[in-house]
Amino acid sequence: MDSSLSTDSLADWFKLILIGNFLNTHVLSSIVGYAWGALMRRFYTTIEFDEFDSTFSWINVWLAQKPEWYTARDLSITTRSFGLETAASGQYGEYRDGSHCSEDLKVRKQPSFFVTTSFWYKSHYLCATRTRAQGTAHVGLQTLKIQIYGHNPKIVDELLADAERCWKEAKSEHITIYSSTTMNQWHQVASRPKRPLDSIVLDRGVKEDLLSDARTFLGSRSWYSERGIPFRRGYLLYGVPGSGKTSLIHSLAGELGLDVYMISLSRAGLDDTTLQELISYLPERCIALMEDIDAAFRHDINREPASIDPSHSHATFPGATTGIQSRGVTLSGLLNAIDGVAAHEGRLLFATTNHYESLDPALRRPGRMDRHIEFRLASRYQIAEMFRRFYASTVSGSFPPCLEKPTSLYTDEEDEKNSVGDCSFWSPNSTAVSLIDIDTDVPMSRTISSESSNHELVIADPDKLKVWQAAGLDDQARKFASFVPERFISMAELQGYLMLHRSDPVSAIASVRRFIVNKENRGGLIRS
Ligand SMILES: Nc1ncnc2c1ncn2[C@@H]1O[C@H](COP(=O)(O)OP(=O)(O)OP(=O)(O)O)[C@@H](O)[C@H]1O
Repeated sequence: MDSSLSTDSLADWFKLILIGNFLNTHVLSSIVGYAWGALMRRFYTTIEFDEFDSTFSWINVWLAQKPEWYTARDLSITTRSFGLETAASGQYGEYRDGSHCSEDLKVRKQPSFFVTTSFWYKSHYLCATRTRAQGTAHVGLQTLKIQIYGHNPKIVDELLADAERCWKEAKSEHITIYSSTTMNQWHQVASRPKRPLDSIVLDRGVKEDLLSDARTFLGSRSWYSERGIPFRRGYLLYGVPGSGKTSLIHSLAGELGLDVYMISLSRAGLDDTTLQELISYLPERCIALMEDIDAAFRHDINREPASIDPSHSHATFPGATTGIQSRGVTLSGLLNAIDGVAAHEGRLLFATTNHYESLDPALRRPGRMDRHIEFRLASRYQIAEMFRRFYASTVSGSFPPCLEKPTSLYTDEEDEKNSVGDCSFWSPNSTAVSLIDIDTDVPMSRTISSESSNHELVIADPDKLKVWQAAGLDDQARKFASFVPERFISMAELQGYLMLHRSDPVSAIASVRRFIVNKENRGGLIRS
């Protein structure tokens, strides 16, 4: 009896120990963990920023300025995804020790994923961690988690306001470009320095007119609503390739302080519904850009609904070949997205095409595309202006490159006759040049020796020198333009040609006739 009692009690004790252990390890630790978490949560606030929200960019720019961020122990270095973060942190093209890295090698430093970096912010201890989703569908989706210790309900707002301010400052010199992902979310793909509007050379008044139209629109929300007119404006830029359509849009975006949202109608997986959805996610004020709107379909855009028959090519997008089933975007889907009931208000829509005639009139009509701007091959004015702008900065404050030209310039007699022979301020065989005041025709300085170090000018009046230089350049620009037939080459071709003579305007003038003849003979290819 005694022995059975003792065996039973031993078994009970054993069970008790097991249960106790279990409670100790699982329940207790969970309870303790939960209680600890609850306690800690009273002491810190967590904020999460996800990659597809604009605040993600704010916070990244803000963090990029913290030395703790770019000097963390576990660093991830990339030459990709350059943008505001890099510009804001001063890592753009230079290392922290002040030495410059190559223009092609711009690095961005930030802590590796899942590494926590901590620092103080307004007397609060702050921990920041970059994380990345691991699930197959979302590999690469990034979030940024920030924990702020100390209880202060206002601190989150202050942090956000600071981050936004930093972002705006960095952005004042940049435009941000967004593209859509296959998950139909807007994703920042690039951030570029603004391109000055005057670097785009168009016929007189074209860009000024466009800029003023866009500005007037952006400032007229109430005017539109009072009249019940949808607050949207569409611009159709059409014409020859390489005439500056895309460049102008990017430059306007910088001028107007707007971001560019690129809508690629031929993107895999995009159909009428997803296009509508994507457009509805556009921010309040932005530029929506549809490039090569005609090329979205392999045949001309028309009103036919998309067919799932692969032989109907306008309905078959690249996605079909990659296994993504999509009916593609139909013209009616596109028209609805542009100005249907659910279409977005407040945006500027820019569309570009090289084939104006192939667009359905419904797409071109006012209300959808309010302004149509044609881009043609270069006019004489554009050619001269491009030449002038191309060489203007080389002239200002330094010796005109024209004067630096070696004597072995000419390739044949005709070139010589037609080009620098009458270059008013350069004589190939002399080592000294006389400067003439172009207003008075009076010699205005001593001579310039081509042997002087760095070709420094010995001149009494720098202002007069500039006037002289500018006038000299204008003359050369006119002369250059006189050799190129009007509406014969595109601005991109002209730029390509000038690039071949980038520090040598004299040789650009000397060789231009040959370049024109070559282009005539060989179908427009640029040859040096
Ligand atoms: N009017 C212009 N003024 C200054 N640069 C120009 C002009 N047109 C073209 N370029 C230069 O040529 C290149 C191509 O220009 P861009 O891409 O803007 O032309 P596009 O008309 O959009 O061409 P496409 O129709 O083929 O897309 C750019 O590097 C740009 O700097």
